[in-house]
Amino acid sequence: MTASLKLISHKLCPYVQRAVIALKEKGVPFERIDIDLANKPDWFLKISPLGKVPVLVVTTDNGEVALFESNVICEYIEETQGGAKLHPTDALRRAGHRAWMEFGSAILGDLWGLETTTDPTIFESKRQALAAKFARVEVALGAGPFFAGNAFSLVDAVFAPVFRYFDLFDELTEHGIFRDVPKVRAWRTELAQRPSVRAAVGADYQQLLRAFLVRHDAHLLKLAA
Ligand SMILES: N[C@@H](CCC(=O)N[C@@H](CS)C(=O)NCC(=O)O)C(=O)O
Repeated sequence: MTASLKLISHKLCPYVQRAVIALKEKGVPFERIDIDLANKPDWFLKISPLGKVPVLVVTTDNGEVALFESNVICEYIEETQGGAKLHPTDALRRAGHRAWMEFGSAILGDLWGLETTTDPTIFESKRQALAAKFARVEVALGAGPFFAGNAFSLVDAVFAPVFRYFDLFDELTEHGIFRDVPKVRAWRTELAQRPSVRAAVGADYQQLLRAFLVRHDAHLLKLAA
């Protein structure tokens, strides 16, 4: 059965990017539809139970199914599409990869908590919590260049957008999250060069993200001063 894929997206969303990276790694054609999250269209609210992107709309001979939750979408892509394998074949290793995919989402949660904190003491404790999470990633990493050695996997697809988000965030706040984690730094550098990772955002990404952070998190600039 042939399926056509439509990814409902937002230009800055790191959860969307992991799905885009998985699709591009597999060379799967898909349509990307960006929406305005500040003004969600009715058709989107009907198919997204939490009102969040990404949603992958899969159209087959049997009709349309809307999948939500980025990691579930990545798993579906891995299970149904040809191209490079993005999970280990061994069940135990695969379960480990899924756990680190969840960890990547937890890091994003901490990052956003940090952004919305105006109190310097809370900011510092959240900064430390994030640094501690990356210290755990450091221990989990092998010799590289990817999470699982030479094979790019869904864990890489999840972490690449996390790192990308830090590019500008670091630049704005200089909170030194990556100072003591050399393997994480090397991984971050490697992922940034990956064609699928580069292609997951538009040319206006940096500019849009900068405008977003300055608009929503102007206090960070003061905290970092
Ligand atoms: N657990 C979800 C998180 C997705 C998520 O938080 N998306 C954000 C954009 S990056 C969103 O759609 N926010 C809109 C809202 O919450 O109203 C996933 O992994 O897909």
